[in-house]
Amino acid sequence: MSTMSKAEWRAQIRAQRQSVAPAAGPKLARVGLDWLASLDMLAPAAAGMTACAYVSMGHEPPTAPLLEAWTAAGHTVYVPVCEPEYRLSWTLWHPGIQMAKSPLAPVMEPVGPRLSFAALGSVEAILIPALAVDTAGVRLGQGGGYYDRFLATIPALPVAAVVYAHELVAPGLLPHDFLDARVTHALTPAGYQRCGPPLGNGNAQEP
Ligand SMILES: Nc1nc2c(c(=O)[nH]1)N(C=O)[C@@H](CNc1ccc(C(=O)N[C@@H](CCC(=O)O)C(=O)O)cc1)CN2
Ligand SMILES: Nc1ncnc2c1ncn2[C@@H]1O[C@H](COP(=O)(O)OP(=O)(O)OP(=O)(O)O)[C@@H](O)[C@H]1O
Repeated sequence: MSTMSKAEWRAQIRAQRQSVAPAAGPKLARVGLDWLASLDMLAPAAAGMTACAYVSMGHEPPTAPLLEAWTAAGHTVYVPVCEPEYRLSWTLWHPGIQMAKSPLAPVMEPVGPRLSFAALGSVEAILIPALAVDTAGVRLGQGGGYYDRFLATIPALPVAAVVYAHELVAPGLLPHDFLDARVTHALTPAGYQRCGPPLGNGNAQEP
């Protein structure tokens, strides 16, 4: 276990992100396409898949090219909307959709109908933001707990945390507690990899 607190990790990574060159978008898009294809049970896909992702902000690894690549490949993409009490709802994303600033967090959200996760139908993959993730699937987020609450309510699905390559760290380094939901994969501009225990047990908590 780390000697740094979550707050100290967040401060360090946010400071480092100030000087990361923002050219990773196209690489991340390629990795995102490959990851989704690797999950496709019906490959080559006759129809598009349904996936959840998010609109990056500030110095996060840029997801706009990835969102565009997924929709261009025929996939249906939903992104999160911040709701009171750190809950998330979902709304359809497509290129050019009108966006508005969330009243609850420093993120942009599409205007349009808000849907519960259950209303999205069968979602095959979920991409979530992170400041860091370890190879056992422990994720450090921005600190609202939006995604921990959300992941606690859904069935076992492929969930990938998106980070820069140097933010994918060895197991045991990141501080975590029993509420922190595990991710099944890490996605960086350099590639994707499986994290932690086998699928179907992706959010299992430690004894
Ligand atoms: N792009 C994105 N959307 C997201 C999240 C996220 O982390 N990233 N969230 C995840 O829960 C939720 C929004 N919650 C958030 C809570 C706090 C901060 C925050 O404190 N941001 C820093 C800036 C970080 C940066 O520029 O890298 C800040 O404002 O100081 C951001 C989002 C849902 N949507
Ligand atoms: N399933 C849950 N139910 C209730 N509270 C929770 C749950 N998961 C996390 N929390 C609370 O949310 C707060 C933030 O948690 P944490 O620091 O792990 O956020 P994070 O995962 O970094 O943020 P985010 O998911 O928004 O990116 C903490 O007070 C934590 O106890």
